[in-house]
Amino acid sequence: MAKFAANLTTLFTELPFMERFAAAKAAGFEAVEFLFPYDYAKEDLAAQLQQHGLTQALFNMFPGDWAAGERGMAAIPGREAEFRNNAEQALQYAIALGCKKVHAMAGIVDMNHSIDSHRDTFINNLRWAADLYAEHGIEIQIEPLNDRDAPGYFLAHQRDALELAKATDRDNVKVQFDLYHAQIMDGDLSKLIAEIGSYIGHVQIASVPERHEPSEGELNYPHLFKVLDKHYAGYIGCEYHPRNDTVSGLSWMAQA
Ligand SMILES: O=C(O)C(=O)[C@@H](O)CO
Ligand SMILES: [Mg+2]
Repeated sequence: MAKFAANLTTLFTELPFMERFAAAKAAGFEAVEFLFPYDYAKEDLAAQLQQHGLTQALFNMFPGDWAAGERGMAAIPGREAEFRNNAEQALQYAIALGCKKVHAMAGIVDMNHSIDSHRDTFINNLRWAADLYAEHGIEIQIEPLNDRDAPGYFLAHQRDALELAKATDRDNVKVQFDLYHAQIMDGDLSKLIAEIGSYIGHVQIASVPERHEPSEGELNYPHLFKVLDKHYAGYIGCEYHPRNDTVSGLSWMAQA
């Protein structure tokens, strides 16, 4: 049975960020996720979760200068110290929020370094962070992003993420399987979900190609939820941009 988390970065944007927790609860969500919490004190975020009885399903490590196009640095050679600082900062937030999944963004390929050295950097950084996070029972997620939305991103394909997660040799490094990106880059989603199987650590959804509610576009979500049910029991993050207002767009959930 699918259970959904509201992505507070993309849903309820009609409201100021701190008011989105209450709105998510009122709309029937038991869990939330968001991209980056670092503009807010972790104590204030924890208070929102507690006040509204919500679970924090996931958030991301600090990605570097987002406005300048940065998308993390976990795979970028030469930025290991920065990665470690960001991993330690995210861990403090995860502990405060009781959150068991943190996404480590790989980054945009640096053309001054080989692909092999990016791969080695990614694996070494993930091993270091996974060992630190394991003491707290927290998983690290790696997420392939499609190359239309994130040109040059180091990780674009689900099978590459699976291979990298296995190469870390750490049980708490998992694949964040976002069906929107996976459909654009890989397709054949029913078979792909079965292939990634127990390495799926988190799931996100949206329509393709518009990234709106999962009730339109080229994916058959009622079927995909049944497939996911066989391989994944965690929250499914609703990481889409509502076509109109968030609440009226949630009618798809009744059929999920
Ligand atoms: O863009 C997405 O998809 C995400 O899940 C963000 O966390 C950025 O990686
Ligand atoms: Mg995603």
